[in-house]
Amino acid sequence: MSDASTHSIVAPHGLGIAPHAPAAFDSPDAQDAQDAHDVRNRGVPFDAAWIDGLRVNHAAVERRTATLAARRSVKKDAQAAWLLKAVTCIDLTTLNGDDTEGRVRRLCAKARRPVRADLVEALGLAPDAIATGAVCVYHRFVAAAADALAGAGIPVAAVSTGFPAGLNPHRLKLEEIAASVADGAAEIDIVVTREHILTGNWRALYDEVRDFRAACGAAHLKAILATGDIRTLANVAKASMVCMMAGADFIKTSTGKEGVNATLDVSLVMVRMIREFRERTGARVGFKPAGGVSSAKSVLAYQVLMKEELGRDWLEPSLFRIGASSLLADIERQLEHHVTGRYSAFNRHPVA
Ligand SMILES: O=C[C@H](O)COP(=O)(O)O
Repeated sequence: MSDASTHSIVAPHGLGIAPHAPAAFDSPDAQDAQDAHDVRNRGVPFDAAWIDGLRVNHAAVERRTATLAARRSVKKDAQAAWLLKAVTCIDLTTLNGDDTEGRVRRLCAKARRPVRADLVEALGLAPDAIATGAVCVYHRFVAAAADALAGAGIPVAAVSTGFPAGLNPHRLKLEEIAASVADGAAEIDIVVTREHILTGNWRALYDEVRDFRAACGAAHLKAILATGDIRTLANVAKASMVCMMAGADFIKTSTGKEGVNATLDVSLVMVRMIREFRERTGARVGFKPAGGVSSAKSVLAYQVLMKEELGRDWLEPSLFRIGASSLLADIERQLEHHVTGRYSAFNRHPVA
């Protein structure tokens, strides 16, 4: 176990981890981060020693995340810039039983021009300067989304593997991944089998994610841990590491359908494991909080977390995404307030 200092949040093998990203993680420009997008995490052979004895210092986690929530957020022009950056990292999402192709196409139009034209102009940006990081839908709508986003350079992300429960037969999970890739999905958000985590069957978790990795082919793999269902922060840490060992390009907190979805505590543990994995392998793995991230204030806290824990590259969509269905509306309201000094009603910011 690591030293008792408050800085050791996740303590594998006695390695305390300081609360700020090593300078080596900060690249001078975003190009390195974009390059990272092209560099897939190819994974490493399963090694139980990487997770044995992994424990989480809860008090240290809570102390660290309390500083984020209490932080005087960035103000005025700087806040507007951070919020615009956040927009480029949103996986604009609709994952509802009553979704229709029409709703998905409207969401894609919003993804292309996510901020109202008058606000973009008032902020001194070109009309098409800002687009979201991706559009995230069920398999049924992947082809329509790919058609609607043709030429936009915005990837389609498909939730898969029996989302949100993830309890379909393994063979059907692999078939679903392949079908979404065939329909045009460039990113696959898989959900892991929670039982493997709850029973500590880490080899089974590794093997299933390894299979998903292979089924994705050239598509990027995001591994959803469903952290609200896996009981402990130690399980969050171990599952994060196992999914990265298996080749996940991103690790993602939640489906958005659990009772508790993305939280700063869980996110801190996951990004610390991303850092540990980077220090061990050199591979950059992305992070995606999802579910309940619905306010501009909350997304600023996540951005500070990414910058301080992992460095500047992790503010780019190649390494940071936010799975959200209503966040964009609040960001647009904040931007309108920045431009006009007035808050508008939510109904003036329809998403789809
Ligand atoms: O990843 C996608 C989540 O389901 C979105 O959750 P949300 O509707 O709470 O923003």
